[in-house]
Amino acid sequence: MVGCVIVHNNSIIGEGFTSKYGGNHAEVNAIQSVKNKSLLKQATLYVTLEPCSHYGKTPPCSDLIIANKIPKVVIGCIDDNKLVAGKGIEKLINAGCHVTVGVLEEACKTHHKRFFTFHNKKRPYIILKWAETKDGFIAPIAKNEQKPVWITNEYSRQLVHKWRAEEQAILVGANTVLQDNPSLTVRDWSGENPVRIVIDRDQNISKSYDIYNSEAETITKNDIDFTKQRASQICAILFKNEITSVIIEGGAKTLQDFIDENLWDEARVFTGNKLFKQGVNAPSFSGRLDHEICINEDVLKIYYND
Ligand SMILES: NC(=O)C1=CN([C@@H]2O[C@H](COP(=O)(O)OP(=O)(O)OC[C@H]3O[C@@H](n4cnc5c(N)ncnc54)[C@H](OP(=O)(O)O)[C@@H]3O)[C@@H](O)[C@H]2O)C=CC1
Ligand SMILES: Nc1c(N[C@@H]2O[C@H](COP(=O)(O)O)[C@@H](O)[C@H]2O)[nH]c(=O)[nH]c1=O
Repeated sequence: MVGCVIVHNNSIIGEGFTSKYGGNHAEVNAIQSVKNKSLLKQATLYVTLEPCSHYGKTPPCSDLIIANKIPKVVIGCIDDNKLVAGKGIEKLINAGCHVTVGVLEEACKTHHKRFFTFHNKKRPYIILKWAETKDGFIAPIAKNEQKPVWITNEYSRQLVHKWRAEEQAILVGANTVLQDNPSLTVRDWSGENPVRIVIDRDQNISKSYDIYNSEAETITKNDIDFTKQRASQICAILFKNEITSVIIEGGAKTLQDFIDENLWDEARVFTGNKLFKQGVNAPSFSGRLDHEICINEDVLKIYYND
């Protein structure tokens, strides 16, 4: 979400962030939140992304800023969406507004990574996540029960629920549903459940599986036809359905498919303290290791595909 604050005499007089898809932009919410609108004429508006200049789902924010006679605008990063790409800034400058661009630029670009990926690459921002044993397996060969064999500890699992709450969708392959019967919800964290998506090519997952419980929305074959789709086609379908980010939680086949097609942005890989000796091999990939942290005895490594 874009964030916006409006400052007058070193006091914040308004703030806002982007509403849900199709709703108000951050600048609109920030301006609406100002009680004494006459102060806007001497205020500075700070915004993480360039104000829009076109009629999309809402009218142009640059026009609103101009109409409210806000004299100074500080912008984190330019919106490289072709429809905007500097035009919002140009409009503001032409109207006599003092504009500063590129303040905390890298932080703002990282903050908007989902938005930029969605618009520039025409696909969601893709986070791969899995947990592997010290000897490189994501599951043992044989499982007696239809539930996940936990490799990571409860703190790591809670962190995963936080991550789920940060993305619009969560995706798994059919075998993961059939073998683990996962819920894929954020029940150990406060936040919204992502939309659940399962690639169920043969349509053999019955509605009795937890993935179809009422705790969250699940995209089914009636919404999206996944027949014979590979990662690239799945991305195209997700883009068409306006899904801006997805966390892919396995299994190995599904993760490997996205890796092999180079369709991923981040990989979050846990290594737990267990040994399986044999089992389902963890995906093979290469990426830039950004950092690693210990969560008790689990090790979490974050990789970027850049
Ligand atoms: N430790 C961990 O982090 C995790 C472990 N697991 C474990 O992994 C195991 C399951 O992994 P795995 O067997 O690899 O299965 P997956 O869950 O990846 O499911 C694979 C199946 O999903 C369908 N599928 C996957 N990708 C695509 C695609 N791009 N297009 C169309 N269909 C696709 C295919 O179905 P079809 O062949 O019918 O066409 C494929 O056989 C389980 O034992 C589970 O416990 C699972 C998730 C995470
Ligand atoms: N085994 C394993 C994971 N497994 C993943 O979590 C899913 C279960 O989700 P839920 O039913 O919501 O708890 C499971 O199907 C698989 O995708 N995740 C981890 O962080 N650590 C682990 O050790």
